Amino acid sequence: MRLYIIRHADPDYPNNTITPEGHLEARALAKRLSDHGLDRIYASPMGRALDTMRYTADALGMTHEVEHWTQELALKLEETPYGRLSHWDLPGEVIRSELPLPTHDTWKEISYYQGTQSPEVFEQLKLHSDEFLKRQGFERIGGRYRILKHTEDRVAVFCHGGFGLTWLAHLLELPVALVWSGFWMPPSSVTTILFDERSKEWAVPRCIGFGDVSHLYAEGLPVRPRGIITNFN
Ligand SMILES: O=C(O)[C@@H](CO)OP(=O)(O)O
Repeated sequence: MRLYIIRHADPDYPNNTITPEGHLEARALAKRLSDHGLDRIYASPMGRALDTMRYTADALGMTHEVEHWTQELALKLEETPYGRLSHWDLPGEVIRSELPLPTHDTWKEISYYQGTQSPEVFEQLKLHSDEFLKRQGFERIGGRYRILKHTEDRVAVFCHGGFGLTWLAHLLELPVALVWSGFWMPPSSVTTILFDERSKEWAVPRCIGFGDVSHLYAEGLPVRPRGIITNFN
């Protein structure tokens, strides 16, 4: 199975949709996804994800299912020296300021995350992910997935930047704080997870493409820096 984690196109947050530029991105994305086709389409219930997804569903003549657990995570740090931040926007220089670096388990000890909801939200996301992937034919047992049904299906999930990185950390069993500060998903980008099957019994999620925006380049569209707080230009 190939799982496509897709961040919505350029957002219009106040109006719960995407901008005119986002519509162009979503159209380009639909063209790209139509090349190989999709077997199932899922989306977050939020307008910016749904309005991005519709171009692809229409291009392929498919319906979609809403997965409520894939909506953007409500995780804000109210007071930091950097202002009010989403948990995934805490600077890498803070996350990496102490040695040893955070691990899969110790990231919760970073002072900014202590006493916040992020450990619990991450645990909930894991449960939802496991239930979703079991429906797709993969049952998580420890860090690997038992193959319940071999499939070459292509499955798209239209979702969000913060959610997408958090899910990626779970799928790859990486320290979530290092994934948050080490990656950024551009609007309309496609991150591809191959369920790597090296035996008949087990599969392991393997990222074979991160934040791909080749559809934007193909259409002469720029990568818009929405949702990144840094010297991106
Ligand atoms: O809430 C945010 O800060 C952004 C991600 O950086 O979310 P979304 O992907 O939904 O725009």
